[in-house]
Amino acid sequence: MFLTIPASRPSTPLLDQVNDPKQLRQLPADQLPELAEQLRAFLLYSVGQSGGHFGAGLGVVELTIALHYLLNTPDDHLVWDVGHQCYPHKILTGRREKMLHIRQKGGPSPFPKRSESPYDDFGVGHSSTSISAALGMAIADKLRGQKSKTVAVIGDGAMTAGVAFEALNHAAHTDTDLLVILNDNDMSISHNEGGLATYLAKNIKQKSEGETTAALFEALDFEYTGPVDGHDLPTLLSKLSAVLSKDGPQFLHLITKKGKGFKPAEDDPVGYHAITKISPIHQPKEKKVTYSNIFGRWICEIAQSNPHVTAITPAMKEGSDLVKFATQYPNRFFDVAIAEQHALTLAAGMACQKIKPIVAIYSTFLQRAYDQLIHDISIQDLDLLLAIDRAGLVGEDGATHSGVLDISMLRGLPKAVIMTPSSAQELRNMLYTGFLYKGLAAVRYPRGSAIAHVEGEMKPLEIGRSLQIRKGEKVALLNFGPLLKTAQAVADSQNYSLVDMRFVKPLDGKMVEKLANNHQLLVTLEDHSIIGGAGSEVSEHLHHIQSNTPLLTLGIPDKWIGHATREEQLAECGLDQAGIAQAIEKALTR
Ligand SMILES: Cc1ncc(C[n+]2csc(CCOP(=O)(O)OP(=O)(O)O)c2C)c(N)n1
Ligand SMILES: CC(=O)[C@@H](O)[C@H](O)COP(=O)(O)O
Ligand SMILES: [Mg+2]
Repeated sequence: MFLTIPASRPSTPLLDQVNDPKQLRQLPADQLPELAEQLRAFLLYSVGQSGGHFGAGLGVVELTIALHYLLNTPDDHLVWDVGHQCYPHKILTGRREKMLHIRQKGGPSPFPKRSESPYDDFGVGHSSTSISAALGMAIADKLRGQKSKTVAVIGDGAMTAGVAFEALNHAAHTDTDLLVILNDNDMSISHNEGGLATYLAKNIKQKSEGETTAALFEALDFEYTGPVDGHDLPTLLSKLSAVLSKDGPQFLHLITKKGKGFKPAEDDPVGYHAITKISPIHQPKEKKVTYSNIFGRWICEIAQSNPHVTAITPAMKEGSDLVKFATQYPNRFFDVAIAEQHALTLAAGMACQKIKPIVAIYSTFLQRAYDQLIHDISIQDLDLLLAIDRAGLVGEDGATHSGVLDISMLRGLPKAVIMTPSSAQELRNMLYTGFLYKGLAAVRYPRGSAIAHVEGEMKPLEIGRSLQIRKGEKVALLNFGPLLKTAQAVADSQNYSLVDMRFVKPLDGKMVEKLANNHQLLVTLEDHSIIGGAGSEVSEHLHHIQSNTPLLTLGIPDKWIGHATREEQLAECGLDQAGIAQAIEKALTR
């Protein structure tokens, strides 16, 4: 039976009795299918109200019920991988009413979060950490003489990352009661890429033909059970109960459907990975051009006249807007699955052979590949372009997904060029500049719509050259990135000078010196941590030239910024017009 997204709250009398897994465990097993139906109906309603991750949660309704029914949570441990499938878990663990405000400031986090509930055993958002974390918990409990069960639930997409296999490799030779559940829905955000996905599909086909090949996981010394239909609750309960009663590392392979129960999501799991609130679904708004769109168009254009350009994405084809490139240039497009480290070293290998790789990567996921940037790319002085998307605060996904450290990561790499576009046009020109540069170049741009959208002929910029926007008095604002419009409003209202610095590295030192000589105060502005960011680069330069002009560095303060809208997050950091003006006032009176 297929459900719809209800605009008003559905009646869920059985679900309403479950305010805690202990109450769930009081229900007779034959009521659980009814509970699953009500949980799915409530989930559709609540995500319709709040927006958020959608298909993954619908696919684990039965699994979530079965796990909390059979485990003694929270004394037993339940670790969700990525955590985007945690909505049913949150509903069953006392947060049902709050779910209408998930991802909103003050509402529940979109991912499991330790400070939010004792049932959220491990904080998450990035993928493929569940087996390591669960193994650590299982080992710790054993050392402390505590008897517990530990379960890691990991998707087939998350399983493609190397760290998941590092953990399996270790776990197999421990005597811990660890259960790894592979939630195999044959999907990542995009279609899952690579040999593991093919292997799993083959495994399922052979099972349906009466054979079972669990060779891979058995070869890794796990006891394997499966594949099992993850939506058939009675079977699921019986198989799960059996594996939980066994000692030592167990592996349970479940087959589920992403978007289960909601036909549009089952038919289009990519489009329904996450959704906006119900009203925008029914009344589509005018689509704004995003920075990602500008990148997606640019890379198609540059590839047309440059046959040695390739595009690499670690499992973020849609988000990075590489769908068109993938269709137009299938031989030059590489979705390497969730494998950020591999993505970077693969690019390094290509660069050795005179291919120009363009790695499109979210700032937050680039964190996974820091040593690759240093050891495989920078030290070997290889020539490639990083298109760093989702740089800065990203809004509703919160701290796990904020990209506020990439400048700090890159700034120490000799010869790296780091660019911070303030508009769509600048993004285009900077991508082109980075493309022409022989070495490691990075362009960092934010989530969301691009300011002043114009597309014309692309022009390379002079490397390290800033752009003076306005000449004023007393204070000079040095902008790095997308906050230019806000900076302009502050500068206009107070008659301050304003420079779009464009390059964090190499810094336009001459401009900094000139501004320092003519102003009482310099103010840097960036959508990045103030520690090690563009402000630090300017500060080091002022120190180097022995300037006494005071510097105020505005950016993300030394704390994690939680989920909220991007505007709310910026305001929380004092990066809105009022916050910036106030901080400058205060600095001037010191
Ligand atoms: C390290 C990392 N890279 C990329 C992502 C973005 N991402 C979130 S969910 C997802 C797909 C995960 O697929 P799977 O584990 O199979 O879960 P499903 O959505 O299919 O349930 C991706 C690529 C991430 N969260 N973490
Ligand atoms: C869970 C996860 O990591 C992704 O689904 C992420 O939420 C996508 O973010 P964007 O919406 O910015 O592409
Ligand atoms: Mg999957």
